[in-house]
Amino acid sequence: QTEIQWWHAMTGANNDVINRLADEFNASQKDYKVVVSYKGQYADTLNAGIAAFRANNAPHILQVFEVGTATMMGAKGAVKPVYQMMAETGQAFDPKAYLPTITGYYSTAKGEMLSFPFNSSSMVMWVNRDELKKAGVAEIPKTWPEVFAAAKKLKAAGHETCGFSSAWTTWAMLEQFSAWHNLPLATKANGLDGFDTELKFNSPVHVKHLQTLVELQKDKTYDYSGRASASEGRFTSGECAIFMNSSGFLGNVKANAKFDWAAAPMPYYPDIAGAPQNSIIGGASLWVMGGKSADEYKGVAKFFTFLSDTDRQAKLHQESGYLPITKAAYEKTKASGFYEKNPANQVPLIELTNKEPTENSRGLRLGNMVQMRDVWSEELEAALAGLKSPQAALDAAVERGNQMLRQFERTVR
Ligand SMILES: O=P(O)(O)OC[C@H](O)CO
Repeated sequence: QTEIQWWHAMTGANNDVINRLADEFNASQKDYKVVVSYKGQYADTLNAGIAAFRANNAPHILQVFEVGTATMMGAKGAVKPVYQMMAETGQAFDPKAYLPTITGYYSTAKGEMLSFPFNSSSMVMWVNRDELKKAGVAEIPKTWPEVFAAAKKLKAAGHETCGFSSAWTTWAMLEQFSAWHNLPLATKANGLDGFDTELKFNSPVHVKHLQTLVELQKDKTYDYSGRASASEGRFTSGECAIFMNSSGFLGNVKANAKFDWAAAPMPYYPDIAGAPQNSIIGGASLWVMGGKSADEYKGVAKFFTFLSDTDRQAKLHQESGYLPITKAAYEKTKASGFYEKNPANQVPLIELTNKEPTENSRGLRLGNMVQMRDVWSEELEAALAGLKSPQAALDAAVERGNQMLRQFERTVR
C-alpha cells in the first residue's frame, strides 16, 4: 500500500470532515492510504509545508488558504501542477466541470488548473436572531449604517463586550470590503493580471470605514476579534450577535450555537455607487507537492477524482457551508430544494454571483500575502488602539505592503 500524506488546517466540524473523507477513500480501495495530519492554522500549515519541502520530506497534499496562492505559484519545483498530474496519471479530468469563479482563482492565464479546489468559501454575516429580537432589531441589517445601529441596540440590551465583530479582520474589512464595493484592493485586477501590482486600499472610502470602526471600538460597539479565526467562538457562545466570518463556519455553528441563527450577505454602504458588487472566494485549495513518484501521483489523482464525485461534493457543500466545487454538485443541491430549507448555504453563492465580476472583484493574488496580512493587521491594530490615525495606518499598510510586493517580484523573476 502506498501512503499519501495530506497536511491540513481544519479544526472542529471541518476536521471531522477531513477524517471522514480519508477513511471513506481508504475503505473504497486497497492500493493507497491517505494519512491526514493537522498542522495548525492555515499560515502554520503553509509554513510547515514549505519547510518540509526544503528538508525533502514534504507531504503529497498540502492544504493552502487562498492568500497563499501566489506563494505556491512562485515556488517553482515545489509543486506539481494539478492539470499536469491528472493528465500524466490518466485520470478523467475536465476543468470545465468546476465552478469558474473558483477555478479562475487557481488557474494560470491559459486556464491550467494549478491546485485542486477543495474548501472554497466566501465571507458572510452570521447573526443571532434571538438576540437581535431581544434588542428590538426587527430585520437583519443589510447596510453598514444598519449594522452600526443594530450593534448599538445590542450593546444597550446587554452585549457590552461586543456589538458586532468579525473573524479574519483584513479579509472582512479590506479584501472583501474592497470587492463588495467595487474598489481596487490593488492594481492589475488585485494582482491576478501580474505580480507587478500596487496596493490601493488607502482610498477615502477605506479610510472613512476604518475611522468608523475606530470610533465604535472605543465602547465596543465594534470589538476587534484578531487576525484569523481563533475567536469565532464569540459568535457561537452568544457574545457577539453579529459576526462576519467564512461560510465554512456553518458546521461549527450547527454544532455549537444554541440559538436561532442565520447567515446574511455582507453589509455595504448604500451611498457607494454600484454597491454591493460581488464577493470573492476564500477558503483553501489542495496543492500537490513536487518530487514524488509516479505511483504516488496516481494515488493523489485517484483521491482527487474521489473528492470530485457529485454526491460527495453535494454532501460536503451542504454539511460544511463551503461552496460546491463542481457545477453538477450545485445543480443537484438546487434541484433537491435544499436551499429553500437551508438558506445559509446559498448566501455565499448569491454574493459571489451578485453581479458580473469587475477588475476589482474577480479575486486577488498577491505575493507575500500571508506576511502582508500580518503587516496590514499590525496597522489596523495600531489605528484601533488609537496609536495612529486611520489615514496614517492605511497609508503605512499600503507602503509597507508595496515593499513586500516588490521583494516578491524579485524572488520570482
Ligand atoms: O475559514 P475559511 O476556510 O473559509 O478561510 C477564510 C479565509 O479565506 C482565509 O484566508
